[in-house]
Amino acid sequence: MSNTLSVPTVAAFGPRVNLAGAPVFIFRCPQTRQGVQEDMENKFEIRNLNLYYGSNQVLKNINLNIASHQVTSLIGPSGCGKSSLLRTLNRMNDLIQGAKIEGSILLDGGDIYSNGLDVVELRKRVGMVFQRPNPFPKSIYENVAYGPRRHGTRDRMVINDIVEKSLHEAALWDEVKDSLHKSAFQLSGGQQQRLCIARALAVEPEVLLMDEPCSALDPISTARVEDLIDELKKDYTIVVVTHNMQQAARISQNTAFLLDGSLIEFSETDKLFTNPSRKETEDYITGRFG
Ligand SMILES: Nc1ncnc2c1ncn2[C@@H]1O[C@H](COP(=O)(O)OP(=O)(O)OP(=O)(O)O)[C@@H](O)[C@H]1O
Repeated sequence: MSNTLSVPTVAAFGPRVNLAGAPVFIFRCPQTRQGVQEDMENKFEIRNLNLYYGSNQVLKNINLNIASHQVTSLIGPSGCGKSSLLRTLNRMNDLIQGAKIEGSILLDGGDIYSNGLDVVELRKRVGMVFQRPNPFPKSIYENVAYGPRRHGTRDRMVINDIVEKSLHEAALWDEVKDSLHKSAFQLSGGQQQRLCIARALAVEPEVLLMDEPCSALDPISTARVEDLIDELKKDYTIVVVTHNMQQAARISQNTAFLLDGSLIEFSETDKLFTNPSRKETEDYITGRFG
């Protein structure tokens, strides 16, 4: 245990790090290992989760709660299993040959790995935004309309409303409202990423998984997406993989630190960055490795 890391390290993150407003959570059991938080409404409850790709175990006995309507960051060095953990939350790992899972993941109390679960319905509830903006080779309008149509919405007026609402939510409407039928590829990288967020929101998910959503963006676009994430947490539960610790500190209320497939520490972001419980966390956030 070490609690020597405090204000100087946070100050080193630069002026945009503002931890003053971070909420203080109640820990009914402060000594709980891996920081399983009590007294909060959990969207996901991950229990004894192991993940294997063939014979390679990439997640090791993960226990973690993801709080509703908050942003949870997953951090850790390259290859520690952040993206794999994120993908278990909407069963994207099912698409990887040889992937095998043990343990359980409850979404609002129901096990998403139970037999007979409708994976298409799960992915509607738990949407995903990827590292690089990946709009379809279609118009801006058609990109957003695609999901609702796929899920059976046919009424043109209803789709128009969904497109407008989703683009508003993704803070893109004002920039594209006069060019909805232009190709999505005519947008900047940052606009394309917000379009991908609008596309994910169009099917009215409850959770947004974001795998390094800003890593391909310039600083201004990054700031816009970060502001958007903060806005979206009112209506959605958000889980973000990021390599950028300053970003985790700026946007998330809770942070999980993974190392070599194990969850080393999970707590409110403020605590993890100012007073980590584990030596490995301190070493990582102070740049001693990773
Ligand atoms: N499709 C796959 N098939 C086999 N092994 C994989 C696959 N994807 C990832 N892995 C392995 O799983 C481990 C965890 O990878 P993962 O991408 O989850 O880590 P990460 O922390 O997100 O890394 P990074 O920060 O570099 O993206 C690594 O050893 C990786 O090589």
